[in-house]
Amino acid sequence: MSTFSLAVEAAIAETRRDVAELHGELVRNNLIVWTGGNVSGRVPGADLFVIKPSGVSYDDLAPENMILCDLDGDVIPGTEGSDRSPSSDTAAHAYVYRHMPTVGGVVHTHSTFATAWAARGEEIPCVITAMADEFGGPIPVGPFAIIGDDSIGRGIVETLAGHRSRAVLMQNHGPFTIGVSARDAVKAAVMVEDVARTVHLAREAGPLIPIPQEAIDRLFDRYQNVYGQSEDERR
Ligand SMILES: O=C(CO)[C@@H](O)[C@@H](O)COP(=O)(O)O
Repeated sequence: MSTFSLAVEAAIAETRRDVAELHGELVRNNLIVWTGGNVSGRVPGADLFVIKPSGVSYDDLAPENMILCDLDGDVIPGTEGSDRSPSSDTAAHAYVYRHMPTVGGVVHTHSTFATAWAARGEEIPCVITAMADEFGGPIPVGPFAIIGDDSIGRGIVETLAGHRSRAVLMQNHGPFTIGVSARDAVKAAVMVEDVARTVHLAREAGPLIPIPQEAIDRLFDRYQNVYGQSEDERR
């Protein structure tokens, strides 16, 4: 017997569909291997989110095997998918949702170039306009944190709170991204890997040229408020 209103049930079903589909974007953009990485989405109008099951092949992910959790990261018993264990990073995603109320989606990958920067504990400097547009400056590094409790989530929040970047490189681990929706967080995961690769290759060939802060501010403002269409979700 459902304990949610019809409206919440509809929102849960839509979030399941979105999150299941968005895992395919991690594969299509070569951001993960095997069962690594994960995507979650907040359920609009409810203190709930949906996340993938742990260690399940991306080929087998579907709306009905996504896992519904409360904002403490506890699986809602008796709901679709609740017979399986949720992602290893469920506690981290839940921590972000509890402490960043405007975040609608969280993504984690081990994408190659971004994870290489994380292995060095080095932030990605803002030396290309694409970074100014999408991240509003450098992409910061979060602390080394062992999976399994709130430490990763706390590291994400403490690093990104008040920061323009929607991506954080968790030291020795890899990128976590946030967004106003799960799709927005997936876009940030795609873009952080793209800029990590570009800046890595640029630095291999010679010294990087910083972009003046005033230009970064103008580029970020334009991209957030002018680029695209007025109905875009980030507006
Ligand atoms: O990063 C790690 C392990 O270090 C995992 O969170 C990630 O690769 C995917 O794990 P899940 O399949 O979501 O449990």
